[in-house]
Amino acid sequence: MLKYPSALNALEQITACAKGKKIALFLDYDGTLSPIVDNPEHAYMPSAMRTAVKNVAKYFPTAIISGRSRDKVYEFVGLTELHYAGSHGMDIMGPVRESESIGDHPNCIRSTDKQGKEVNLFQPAGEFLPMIDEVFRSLVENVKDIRGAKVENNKFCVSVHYRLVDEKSWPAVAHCVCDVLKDYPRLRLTRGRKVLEIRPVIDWDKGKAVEFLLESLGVNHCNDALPIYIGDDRTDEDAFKVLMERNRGYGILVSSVPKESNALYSLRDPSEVMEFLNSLVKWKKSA
Ligand SMILES: O=P(O)(O)OC[C@H]1O[C@H](O[C@H]2O[C@H](CO)[C@@H](O)[C@H](O)[C@H]2O)[C@H](O)[C@@H](O)[C@@H]1O
Repeated sequence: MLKYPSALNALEQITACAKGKKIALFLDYDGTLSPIVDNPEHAYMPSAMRTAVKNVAKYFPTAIISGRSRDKVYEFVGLTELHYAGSHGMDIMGPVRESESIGDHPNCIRSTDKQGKEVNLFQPAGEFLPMIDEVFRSLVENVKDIRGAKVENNKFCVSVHYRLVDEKSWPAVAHCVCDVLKDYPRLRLTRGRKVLEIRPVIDWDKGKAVEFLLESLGVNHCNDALPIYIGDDRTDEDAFKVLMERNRGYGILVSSVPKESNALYSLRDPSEVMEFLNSLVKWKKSA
């Protein structure tokens, strides 16, 4: 297992590399901006973190990329100045630019956000919506007798939580999920933090969402763009991998224990994430 240098200790290196470049920030939600809690409905973002994210977004384009539904993560974060991608990047609301090619992307439509501003709405798994709803209902029914199991509808994917399930019943949860999934070859199963996640088999993930958003922001092909992605979970590895393979920007893993990762740096927990965001603002103000 590997340990990655602290992004806080590497701040000087990161900001030296950021000089003259356009930083774009990508933030995961659960475990990154909000601490992991037993009840997913109670994963509130501390107000000091909200202030830190609001401040950082004044200086750098900032997007949240979460496994949650886009509406749910917006409800938790509540900042209109950010861009949001839900369902592990399968539901993106991004900015519209004057001269852009992104609007020609299949599955991308013009829409308006909650403030009535024109946006690009990209939902590459749109056709899976009825299937996901059906699977959500079957899963709720299948796990209803397992104490503590909870099914969450994340619009284009479904989460089955077992954090509150007695360890002896974890195999029963997995069995229920596999039993439903066997009838849906176009859906696949991934694992998160005490959660089984069901999602469409499409070539799309958080890494692709980062590229889409960089394109929407007009910086995907700029040599002077510096994407920074901060996340704590397996699905964030897709984004770290894209940054690593393209040798651009920084993936920062949030973890208090050494883990194998495609990230370059690490932060121990959401409070260190907040410190890092505040430091970026401080650096930008003094630059
Ligand atoms: O991509 P993310 O924003 O990190 O979302 C991934 C999953 O996060 C949530 O579950 C996790 O956080 C919960 C609240 O702290 C915790 O109870 C659960 O055990 C964790 O797995 C969310 O509820 C899931 O739907 C997301 O897929």
